[in-house]
Amino acid sequence: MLHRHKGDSHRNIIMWLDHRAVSQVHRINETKHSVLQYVGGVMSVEMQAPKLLWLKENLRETCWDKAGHFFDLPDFLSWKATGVTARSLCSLVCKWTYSAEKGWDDSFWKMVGLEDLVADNYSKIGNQVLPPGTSLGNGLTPEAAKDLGLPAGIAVAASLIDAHAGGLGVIGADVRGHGLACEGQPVTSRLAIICGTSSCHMGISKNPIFVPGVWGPYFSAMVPGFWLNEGGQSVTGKLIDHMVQGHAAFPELQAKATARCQSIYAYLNSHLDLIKKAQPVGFLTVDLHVWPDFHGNRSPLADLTLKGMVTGLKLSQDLDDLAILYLATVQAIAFGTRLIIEAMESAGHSISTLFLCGGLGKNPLFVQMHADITGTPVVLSQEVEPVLLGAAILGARASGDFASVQEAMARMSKVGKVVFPRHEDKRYYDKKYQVFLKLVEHQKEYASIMKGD
Ligand SMILES: Nc1ncnc2c1ncn2[C@@H]1O[C@H](COP(=O)(O)OP(=O)(O)O)[C@@H](O)[C@H]1O
Ligand SMILES: O=C(CO)[C@H](O)[C@H](O)COP(=O)(O)O
Repeated sequence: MLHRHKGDSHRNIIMWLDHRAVSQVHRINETKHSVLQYVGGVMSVEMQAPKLLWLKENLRETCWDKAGHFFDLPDFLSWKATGVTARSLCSLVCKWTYSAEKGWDDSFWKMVGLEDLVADNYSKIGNQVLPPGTSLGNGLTPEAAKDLGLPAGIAVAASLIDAHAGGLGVIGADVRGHGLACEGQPVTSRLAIICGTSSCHMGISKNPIFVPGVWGPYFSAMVPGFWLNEGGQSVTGKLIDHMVQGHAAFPELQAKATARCQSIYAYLNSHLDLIKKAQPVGFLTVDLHVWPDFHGNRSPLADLTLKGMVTGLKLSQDLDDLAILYLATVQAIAFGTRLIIEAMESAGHSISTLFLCGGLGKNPLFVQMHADITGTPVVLSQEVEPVLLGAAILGARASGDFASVQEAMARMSKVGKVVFPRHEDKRYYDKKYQVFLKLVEHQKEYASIMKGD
């Protein structure tokens, strides 16, 4: 904790999931400034404005006054590659309150106490903004080219945030011949879910849609010409790792997975198949339920005070117990996705197909549970790392191989596997979803009892 306050210039990164700026984001949200409409009504503690305010309030001399630039990671990388400080429209719109149509809103920065950025004409956070896929400067500098082992001058594109690159990498694929409802429907019927340490739920629309608790609408921030709404869960892969690694049977799991040359998740999935006997695997959690917001709720409740919950614990600590807790955690994350989709649909989205990528896309149990619990088919990409494919699409546009990002998307994204929901299990998951919603209702009641006299 202490190092945060030292202002050591070599420790100049704040992680995306860092929640240090709680007091700052509360004050920002209390302003009720109109820019907040474009982040679902409530700004997340993970966004850049609260983090900047934290730096100003806590590291004024050592960091705030001295810093030349404050970058989002994708803009930092394009700057290091080309020497160009221009920012991507994606990062500024999605994380820094910039509007694709109106630019910066001076009144917001003044109201939250960051008026110095306005006085400086936003030079530290970006006053040249480019659409993703635009070719930057003269391409790779000789220095960067040497570091990367690539030719100098090779085109470098204005970037996308990682999750948005994943969305671009999957959402435009040609789905003909897979029996999917989205075939022949507009691309707006697709939801891209990028599931790694955290998860992001990217839905696009022709007209702006305001979804309470879901970020956006952001114009042209992912697919050019479309509005983006971005739902999210602050910990998903991280939560699964946390639950599994913290269990008493974890050393036994590790030893057994290593002996079989399997990942711990492949081992757990086959263990669940063994213990489920004749019933569907998901039914093993009939009396074990998890609320997954161990790091607050990003969407659609936008409540960073929420905590994780588990109900149905027993005294056993064996591998069966670990496997079932892991399953209940995976299911809880999928129920969280269902809640986000419901919020997006009640605001005007109409989603028929999920396109899933990221580290958790490699977990067949995670994918099947998303299909079963949302009742929606899940499309996986042919490409192992669709986030990198999204970056390659930008590169292909910047180098002039394609006339537009959309053309590159249609030509470069390919469907791999399609996983359909087991509709026969719907009744069971509907009941578990009812319990899921009760968990958060009860958690709020506990908090209110404890606050009372
Ligand atoms: N082969 C795998 N099988 C199951 N889960 C995996 C696998 N690989 C990664 N994961 C999960 O994906 C998460 C990391 O996803 P990744 O997309 O690499 O992270 P990040 O979002 O940080 O880029 C891990 O927390 C882990 O739970
Ligand atoms: O900005 C983001 C989403 O808009 C983050 O970059 C993304 O969520 C980070 O992903 P992870 O926590 O899975 O590494």
